[in-house]
Amino acid sequence: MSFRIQPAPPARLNRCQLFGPGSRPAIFEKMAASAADVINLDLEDSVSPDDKPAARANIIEAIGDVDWGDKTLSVRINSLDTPFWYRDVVDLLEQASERLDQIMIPKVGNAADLYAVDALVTAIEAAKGRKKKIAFEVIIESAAGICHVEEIAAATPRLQAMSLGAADFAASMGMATTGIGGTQKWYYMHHEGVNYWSDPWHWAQAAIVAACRTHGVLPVDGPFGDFSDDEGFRTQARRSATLGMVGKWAIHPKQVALANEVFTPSEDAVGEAREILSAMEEATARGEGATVYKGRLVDIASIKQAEVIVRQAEMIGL
Ligand SMILES: CC(=O)SCCNC(=O)CCNC(=O)[C@H](O)C(C)(C)COP(=O)(O)OP(=O)(O)OC[C@H]1O[C@@H](n2cnc3c(N)ncnc32)[C@H](O)[C@@H]1OP(=O)(O)O
Ligand SMILES: O=CC(=O)O
Ligand SMILES: [Mg+2]
Repeated sequence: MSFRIQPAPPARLNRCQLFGPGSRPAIFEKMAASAADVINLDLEDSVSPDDKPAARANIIEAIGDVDWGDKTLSVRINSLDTPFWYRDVVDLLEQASERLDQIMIPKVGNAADLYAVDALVTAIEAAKGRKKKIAFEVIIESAAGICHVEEIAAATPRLQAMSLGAADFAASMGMATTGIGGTQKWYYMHHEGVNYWSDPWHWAQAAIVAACRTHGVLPVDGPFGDFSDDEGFRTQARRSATLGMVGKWAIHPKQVALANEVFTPSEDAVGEAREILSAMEEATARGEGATVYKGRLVDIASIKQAEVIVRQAEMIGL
């Protein structure tokens, strides 16, 4: 490893981020009562342009009035190519209560986008004497975003999480699909009469995970649009978890339990990780750096692998 130690990401749960339009305040209490770790109240693409002012007012009121428990409370603002974003930031930071934890910046294309939002947020926090420093999360959902993913991950200490936004990403890349995440009908190889489906999101996810892990940011998988396909959601989420992502969005309440299921390590996985740590403790006491656990090699790297699972289990309280 480089002499620079890989920074730890924020020590908080981010298994599921539940989204809801800011123009639909009737669902806010339901969102608050859900089992999602993060709530994303939306001012962006689920809100029509005419509804933006009302959605802002709804969200500002609800941030103070609804009991959000211990959830991370985030608001998705509009992107920097719109006339809406500065008003989102100004109204939220001037008027919302200190319960607001985070703002999500969509369609980021480079580090300068975050510099601009950081400058505005910093000035308003100082002017209004806000005590809590607002955290940022971003969506990588454009060709520019994925090209500049590493500088974006490094852009500001406010940044806590980064999601892949499959819908806008597909559009920006010119991908021939209207599906939001998951298996794509035409993305397969053919060999001797059999089709083998591949995963068009994989490379972008891997780039996001690497950028996030380098800079201590939580990597998150974004939306899975077909909310009637539970197994499709699970499969996509399992792949993301295996790649190093910590959670996934829910765009319908029924997806919350699915995300929590996948991103909560199973009893078996936690048990095995703890056994590996014990086996390595015994090996270390014998002066050995490697040993055999259930017929396979475990060594010092296995300690770090097992610790990923045990740390997650401890955060959840398993
Ligand atoms: C590509 C992107 O940018 S994704 C992120 C932006 N998109 C969003 O935020 C969309 C979020 N989701 C939604 O708006 C809605 O879930 C929709 C439009 C997809 C479906 O809404 P509905 O047709 O009302 O769904 P449905 O009838 O199945 O709802 C079932 C129940 O869940 C509630 N509900 C629906 N959506 C949500 C939600 N996001 N959070 C909490 N509760 C919800 C409904 O009010 C209903 O409650 P009830 O049983 O008490 O009446
Ligand atoms: O904002 C999310 C997306 O998939 O686009
Ligand atoms: Mg989007």
